[in-house]
Amino acid sequence: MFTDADEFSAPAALQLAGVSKSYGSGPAAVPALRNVSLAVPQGSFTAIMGPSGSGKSTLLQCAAGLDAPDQGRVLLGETEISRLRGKALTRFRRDHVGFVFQAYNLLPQLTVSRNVTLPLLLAGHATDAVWLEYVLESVGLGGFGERKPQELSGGQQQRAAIARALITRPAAVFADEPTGALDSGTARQVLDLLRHTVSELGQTVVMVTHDPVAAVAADTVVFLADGQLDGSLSGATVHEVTEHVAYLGER
Ligand SMILES: Nc1ncnc2c1ncn2[C@@H]1O[C@H](COP(=O)(O)OP(=O)(O)OP(=O)(O)O)[C@@H](O)[C@H]1O
Repeated sequence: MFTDADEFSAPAALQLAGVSKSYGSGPAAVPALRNVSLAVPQGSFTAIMGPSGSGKSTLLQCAAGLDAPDQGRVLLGETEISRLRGKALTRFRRDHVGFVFQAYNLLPQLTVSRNVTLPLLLAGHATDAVWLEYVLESVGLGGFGERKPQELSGGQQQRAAIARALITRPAAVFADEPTGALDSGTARQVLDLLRHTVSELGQTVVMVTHDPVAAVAADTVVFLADGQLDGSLSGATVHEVTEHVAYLGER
């Protein structure tokens, strides 16, 4: 499933080949990613875990085209996003990448429907009312479209954020600690929803998390230590993931 191959092979929703990224320059440069290669199959749910500072957010940012690698290539769908710059990159991200953040990032003055369809509006695309209704139903917010975010619970706000990420039918949804601000019951519902988007909508989801309980909701957990991949587990238990995390960087 995950490959060190330098060449891209189909069908993968996301491929990284030899991606390296440092912050700063010269002797003060901090290497955040070192020669990371992985392939994420279409319609799969992948969790990325690792200690604080291991490069998880940098990996997500490079994979989503929010940051550019210093070396290596990133392919999202059939587009090599690591070659895109400026407006072309912004347009690609807007049309083909979904984001879910820990802090929801909904606009308080807009209704749920308006928040969810904002990416379409910004891209100048018409809203397909049937698809909007389907997405809202899928995330459990059918009938909530006219509410404002502050009239929703935290879990419902995160559901709205997930609906917003899905509305453009993106090549992949990237979620950075999406359950970090939620209690365990609500977190469970959001994880089940992400799972549902993969199994029912065929969406590809890549999620950064610190939480082994959240990680095992994914098909595969990819581990990072000190900017390098350090193994992966598929279909693992919470115990197995916790054990793997405990020995990261020591194998
Ligand atoms: N903007 C930046 N400027 C300088 N160094 C940075 C910057 N962003 C990240 N780093 C460094 O790069 C390394 C990887 O950071 P990154 O945020 O990707 O790790 P992380 O695994 O997501 O950490 P956390 O779990 O704490 O969020 C760390 O050493 C960090 O200090």
